[in-house]
Amino acid sequence: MAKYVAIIGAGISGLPAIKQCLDSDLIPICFEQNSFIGGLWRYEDISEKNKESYSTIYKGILTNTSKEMSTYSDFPIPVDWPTYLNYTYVEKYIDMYAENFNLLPHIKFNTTVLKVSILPDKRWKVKYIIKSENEEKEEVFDFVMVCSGHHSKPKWPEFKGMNLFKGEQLHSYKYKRAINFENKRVLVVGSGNSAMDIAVELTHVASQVYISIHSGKLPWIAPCFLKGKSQDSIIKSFPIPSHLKLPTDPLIATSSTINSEIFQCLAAGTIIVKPNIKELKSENSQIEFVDGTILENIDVVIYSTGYYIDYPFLEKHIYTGGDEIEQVYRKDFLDIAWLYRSIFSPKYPNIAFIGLAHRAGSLLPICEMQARYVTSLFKGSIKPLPSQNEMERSIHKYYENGLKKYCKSARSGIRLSHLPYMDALSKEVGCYPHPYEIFKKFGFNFWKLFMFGMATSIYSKDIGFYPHSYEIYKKFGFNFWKLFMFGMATPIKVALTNWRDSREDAKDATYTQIVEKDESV
Ligand SMILES: Cc1cc2nc3c(=O)[nH]c(=O)nc-3n(C[C@H](O)[C@H](O)[C@H](O)COP(=O)(O)OP(=O)(O)OC[C@H]3O[C@@H](n4cnc5c(N)ncnc54)[C@H](O)[C@@H]3O)c2cc1C
Repeated sequence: MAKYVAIIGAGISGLPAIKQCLDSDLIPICFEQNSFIGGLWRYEDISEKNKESYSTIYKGILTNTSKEMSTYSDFPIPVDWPTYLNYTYVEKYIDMYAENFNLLPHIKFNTTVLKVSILPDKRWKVKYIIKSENEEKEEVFDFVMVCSGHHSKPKWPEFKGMNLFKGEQLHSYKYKRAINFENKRVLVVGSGNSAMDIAVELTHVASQVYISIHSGKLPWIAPCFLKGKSQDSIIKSFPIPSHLKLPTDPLIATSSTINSEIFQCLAAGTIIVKPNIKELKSENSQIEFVDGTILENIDVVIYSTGYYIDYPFLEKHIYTGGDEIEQVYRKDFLDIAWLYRSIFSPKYPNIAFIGLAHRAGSLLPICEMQARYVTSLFKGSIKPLPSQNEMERSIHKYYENGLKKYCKSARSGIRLSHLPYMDALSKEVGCYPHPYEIFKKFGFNFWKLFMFGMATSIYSKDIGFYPHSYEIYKKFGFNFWKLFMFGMATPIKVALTNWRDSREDAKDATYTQIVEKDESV
């Protein structure tokens, strides 16, 4: 009997969800509140039109993950596009993907999901409203895939005097263009990618830019390219070995921020780093910091302080595990998602969350692999999920490991190590590519590319040349290990990782080869 899947959202997680449902003979119905696909990547200049918008990106945004590492496995991003894409390219890629797989007919646009509730027979009732009709409707589904993103409810910090401050205060989701801040003295609060991007952009027009960082020190910052290779093909490929306990915040334990230009700005003093804010004052638009220093005449404060995980259409316990669990972990983790493999609520295995990840690596291939895993499970074509108890044990373990591995500022309860995670899911799905099979099917040249090229989703797997910290220790001893783990990403490391520039290589990895490859193993 046909099985129906409700998909909520048509962004970069909802679109592969539709595609994978179709591939698995499930019937997807996607609800999208906007009149377009692409979610937050569809840029809208709300500052110009003075209206609300779903889009949280800014005009100058570039992806912080390279195109090679950001592609869906079955539809490579065109080789002649730049390595890091601005939103126009991302929009175009999303449109091309949807058109290529004919996904649009499966989307109900301008339709907002209001409530998703479980029925006694374990199916889901989806209550929704179509904007033009103003009348609530309901439909029942066998499965739900929640693809509504987690960047729509801004997190504001709480500082003394925020209500008294005379300057402008905004959250970064409202930031659209630097030009609106010409000749202003601006303080950006935060140390993630958006904070750094915005601060750098502002230096071109603002009279002075400051950046306030909670810990008082800069996070690890990686330039876009290292030795001619995109940084995410090198740095982001480091899974954190589970035996490793890290006392502070070395590169691999935190999310590094990607920005090439910030070094220049710091060197030139066009961006000045300040510690956490102590108080905002009305007098002279002053801001006092925890180290006792004071800035005067600050015109604008931009809070680039993240977002809450929020699914207003769902009961919260479904994705947080309920109050008891929250109490255990809330003190240590900034976000809580009580989900097996960051996807399944142990109590409700027929609802899946796609894209709920603070990832080291691009979210696009992660969403695609999650969708493949979920639809294979829904279809019943792979080994079923473990018992509720086992799933809960696994989530506890994930949090306990997280406590050991990540420094406080990076303790996100939805953090994933990109490649190990992709490996685990691809093994479940049955698309984990074995080198010998690759060699047999495609010959030596493709095998070499597969083995020594980038670990893009096109290959699905980094298969054994990854430099494991323990192996490095065994082979080269403590001093080199220390340098390897905590030193710069020097050419030595790069050589060890054996990565090659994918630009030329990627041309060989044609669409057909990729599809065939997945089916062959
Ligand atoms: C500034 C910024 C930069 C980023 N840069 C990168 C990057 O370079 N690389 C990367 O991999 N990731 C990046 N990310 C992470 C980002 O979350 C993902 O790239 C991606 O946009 C998430 O896709 P999504 O489909 O899960 O969510 P979204 O893009 O948020 O899409 C969700 C969709 O669901 C719809 N929706 C929501 N609620 C409802 C409802 N109740 N009913 C119907 N429809 C609903 C929305 O309208 C939207 O279309 C960035 C995030 C931000 C904020």
